[in-house]
Amino acid sequence: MERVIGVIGGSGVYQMEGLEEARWQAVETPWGAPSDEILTGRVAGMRMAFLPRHGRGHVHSPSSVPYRANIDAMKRLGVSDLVAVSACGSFREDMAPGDFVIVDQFIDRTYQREKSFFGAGCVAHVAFANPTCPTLSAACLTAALDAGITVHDGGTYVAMEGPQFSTRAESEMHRAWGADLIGMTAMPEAKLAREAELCYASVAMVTDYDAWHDGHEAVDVASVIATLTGNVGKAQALIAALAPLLGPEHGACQGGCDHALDHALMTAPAKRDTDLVAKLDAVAGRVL
Ligand SMILES: CSC[C@H]1O[C@H](OP(=O)(O)O)[C@H](O)[C@@H]1O
Ligand SMILES: Nc1ncnc2[nH]cnc12
Repeated sequence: MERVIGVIGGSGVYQMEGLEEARWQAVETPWGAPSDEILTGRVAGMRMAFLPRHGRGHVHSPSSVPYRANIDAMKRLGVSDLVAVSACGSFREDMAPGDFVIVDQFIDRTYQREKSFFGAGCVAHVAFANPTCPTLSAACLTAALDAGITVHDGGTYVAMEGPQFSTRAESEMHRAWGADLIGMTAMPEAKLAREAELCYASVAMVTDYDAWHDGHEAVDVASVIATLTGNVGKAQALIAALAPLLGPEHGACQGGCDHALDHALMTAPAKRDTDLVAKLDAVAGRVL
């Protein structure tokens, strides 16, 4: 299968430099409009698709991001490997502002979002113990090292609803849980990517120490932006280094991401809701 790299850019990442044949294109989905048009083009001869999660001009809040439309649109464009870039607060002294983390676990504390493509009339339960793709994550780690970025291999990301940042008590609680990072957008994005059988990697850019650190001011937007300004170039360099590492052919995924739906569907074919099945054409057409 052809490898197509998708990139979802987070806060501060609204553009993707260095794409050949670049053009912004509107993609319609049965789940509504994505956050913005999608920038498509080529890097190292491979197709790439870039979507700013909050839209250009930062229009969507973490709760209003159309996560299902975004993932469906990526799948519809043929994306096989999806890299999500996110600004995050850190619960660890050694994960300092400016560092990158290849996230490998999540704790979902969001409560106001549509979290599945499936539901009444077509029920599915995908495995999610290992929520990121090991192959794509390893490639992101190598790409970050190649780009000269200080990067940590593995980390647990708490997804909070927001939009307000955490209280000090919440920050200390998340830290006591053993979490490493906090942000507002990785969920349900990672869950939906798994349902859509995409290889998904989460690249966190640490922007602050949230609200627990006695030696640092509690997070606010100004501090996030100040750190992001110096880091967007690093994210672009990581993505540029990634394409040649992966190569143009997407072989069978070692983590099974590309077959996540093999044993997930529960609803008997005769009992399936035809309208919902029609909406699932891109996401689950392989098994429906
Ligand atoms: C601008 S600070 C809070 C904002 O930044 C992060 O966005 P993203 O994950 O899309 O990079 C965080 O999740 C909040 O949405
Ligand atoms: N401390 C923090 N909490 C939630 N989202 C963030 N995004 C960047 N820093 C954050």
